Amino acid sequence: MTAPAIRARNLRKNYGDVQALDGLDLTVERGEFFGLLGPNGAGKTTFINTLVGLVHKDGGDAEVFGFDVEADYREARDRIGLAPQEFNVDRFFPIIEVLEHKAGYHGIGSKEARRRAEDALKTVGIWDKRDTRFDWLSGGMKRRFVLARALVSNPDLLILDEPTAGVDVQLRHDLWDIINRMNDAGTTILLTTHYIEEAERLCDRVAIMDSGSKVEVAAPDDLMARGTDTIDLGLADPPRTAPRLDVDGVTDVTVTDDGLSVTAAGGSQTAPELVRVLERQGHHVTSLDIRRASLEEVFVDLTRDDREYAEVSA
Ligand SMILES: Nc1ncnc2c1ncn2[C@@H]1O[C@H](COP(=O)(O)OP(=O)(O)OP(=O)(O)O)[C@@H](O)[C@H]1O
Repeated sequence: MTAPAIRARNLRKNYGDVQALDGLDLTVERGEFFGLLGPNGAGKTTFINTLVGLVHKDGGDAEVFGFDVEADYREARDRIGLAPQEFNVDRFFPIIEVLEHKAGYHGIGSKEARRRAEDALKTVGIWDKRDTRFDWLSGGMKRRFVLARALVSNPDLLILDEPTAGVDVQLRHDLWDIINRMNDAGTTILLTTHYIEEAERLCDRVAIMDSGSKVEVAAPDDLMARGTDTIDLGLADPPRTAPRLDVDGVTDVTVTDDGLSVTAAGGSQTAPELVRVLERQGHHVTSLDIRRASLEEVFVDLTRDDREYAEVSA
C-alpha cells in the first residue's frame, strides 16, 4: 500500500504549560491540495515545524511519504519544500546562489543545482533579480523568493505557511497560479492561511485546528453545507408576527419589511418546502433569496467555544 503524503498520529508537543500539539491526528493524501486553518496559536506552525525537523515532538508519530520525520529525517526532509511564515534567508549572497546552496543541501550536484535555481526564479517571476541580495528585494519579491527556495529541490510535498500574508491582490493571484500549477503537476500541497477565501478557492480538503488538535476535516463545500443559510422571502402582504413554520432544518424566523427572514441548515433543500408551507398558510411569496453560509462563518462557529472559554478563563 502506498503511504500518504502526511500521516500524523496522536502528535504532541508542549512548551512548558502550553500544549501546542495535543494529540493531533491528520492524514493528507498524495496529490491533495490540503488547507490547515485555525485561529492564532492553534498549533499549525508547530505541526509544520515538526514535519521538517525544526521541532522535536514529545509524543506520537509523524510520517512523510512513509518516512518517520525523526528516525528517517533525511528521506522525509528531502521530499519537502517549505515556504515558512518568517523569512530565514541568507542575506549576504545573490539570491540565485542562495538557491544553489539550498539545492546542494538536498544532495543535488552543482550543474543541476544551477539549472534548478534558474528554473525556480523564472517560475516565480524574479529572474531579473537573480544577482540581487535578499535584503534588497521588495516585500512581494521576498515572498516570491521564499516560494522559489521551496521549489528548488522539486519537492513531492510543498508546505506553505501563510504564503500570501500581507501581499497585494495581484501577487496573491500570481502565487495561487504558481501553486495550482505545482499541484496539477502532482505535488502535494499543505497550506496554512488566515484567508478563508483562499482555502475555499484552492483546497480539496481543509482541516480546522484549534488548541493543538483537529476539530474537523472535510471538503470546503461539505463544511459550508453544515452551516446555517439565510433565506429571505418577499411576501405580498408581510405578517406582523412570525408565523410558525414546521419545516425540517429551520432554526429561526423573523419578520422583515418585505416578508420573512428564515435561517435554516441546508437552505437550498429547505426553501421549496418553506414556500409550499407559506402558500398553504395563505401567503403569497413574491421573491426568494438564499444566502449560503460561508466557510468563514462555519470556521468561526467551530472554533468559537474554545476562544470564549479562553477569554473567560484568562
Ligand atoms: N518556541 C516556542 N516557545 C514557547 N511557546 C511556543 C513556541 N512556539 C509556539 N509556541 C506556542 O505554541 C502555541 C502554538 O503556536 P503555533 O505558532 O504553532 O500556532 P499557529 O496556529 O501557527 O498560530 P498563528 O496562526 O498565529 O501563526 C502557541 O500558544 C504559541 O505561543
